[in-house]
Amino acid sequence: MARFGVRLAKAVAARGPLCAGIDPHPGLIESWGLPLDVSGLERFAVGATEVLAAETAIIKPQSAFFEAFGPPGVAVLDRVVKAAHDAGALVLLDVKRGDIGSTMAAYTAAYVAADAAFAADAVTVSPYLGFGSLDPAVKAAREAGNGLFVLARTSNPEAHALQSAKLPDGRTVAQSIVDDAAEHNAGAEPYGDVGVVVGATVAPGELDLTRLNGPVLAPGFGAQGATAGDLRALFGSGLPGVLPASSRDLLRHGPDAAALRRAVGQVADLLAGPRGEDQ
Ligand SMILES: O=c1ccn([C@@H]2O[C@H](COP(=O)(O)O)[C@@H](O)[C@H]2O)c(=O)[nH]1
Repeated sequence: MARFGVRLAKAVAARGPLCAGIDPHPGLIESWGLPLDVSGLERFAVGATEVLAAETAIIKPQSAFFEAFGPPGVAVLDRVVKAAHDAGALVLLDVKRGDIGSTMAAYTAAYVAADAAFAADAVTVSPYLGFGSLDPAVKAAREAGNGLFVLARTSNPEAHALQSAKLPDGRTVAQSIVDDAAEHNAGAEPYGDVGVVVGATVAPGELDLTRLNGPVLAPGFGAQGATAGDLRALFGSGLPGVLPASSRDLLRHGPDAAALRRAVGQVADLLAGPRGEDQ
């Protein structure tokens, strides 16, 4: 199988950069007229995936909302991964795992190794036990043709104090994470397999991404207030390698499949910019 970075670039070239989040919030399940139980979860999550995964390059199921339903909810997550692949999308599982290296090896077996229990193409990981603690996942993902997205500067307002704190060498914590990710991506074409997460809500100028040579997941677009203009101000007009992610702001248009498809089209138009001149 081709490397994740290669597969992602191909998928984005074909379907655009939008990453559709599958976040079965209880309020959304109910707003779709579904019962707040595992059957409602399944109809919501698989239904949304079948529509959104046919329109977008990459789908991001949020594991927490499935875990909240216990083991049967996790089984639904597995079915969402399969439904997304059947519809032709890549799957970025948002699990935000991170632990000491030896435990990371077990997470690796769960999510990114070649025969992983969940057949995702990439997962989100947390570097806050030290970037080096992620080494088993980086190695296994590379061997399996999968990818990682490392939390660098997250979209939530509480993140600033910790992630923008300065290290003794003058860089911010978030910048050091971007730089560590960049080392794994050096020389890869079109880009490497170790992406970072940088919230669309982050102020421009906080991070230098020029050497990253990897994809950037940018959540916070839509429901958290970031606009397409914010994304362009933060990442540059062509949004190279950037995957703007939206969950609630897309899902609220369901359960009507046509309305969901229209919402994806409207977001794609916004991301393309006026007359698409900055693509
Ligand atoms: O910095 C981060 C990292 C991850 N997320 C996740 O993205 C979605 C956002 O959902 P919206 O409904 O589009 O706000 C959610 O799953 C978060 O856990 C993030 O928001 N910020």
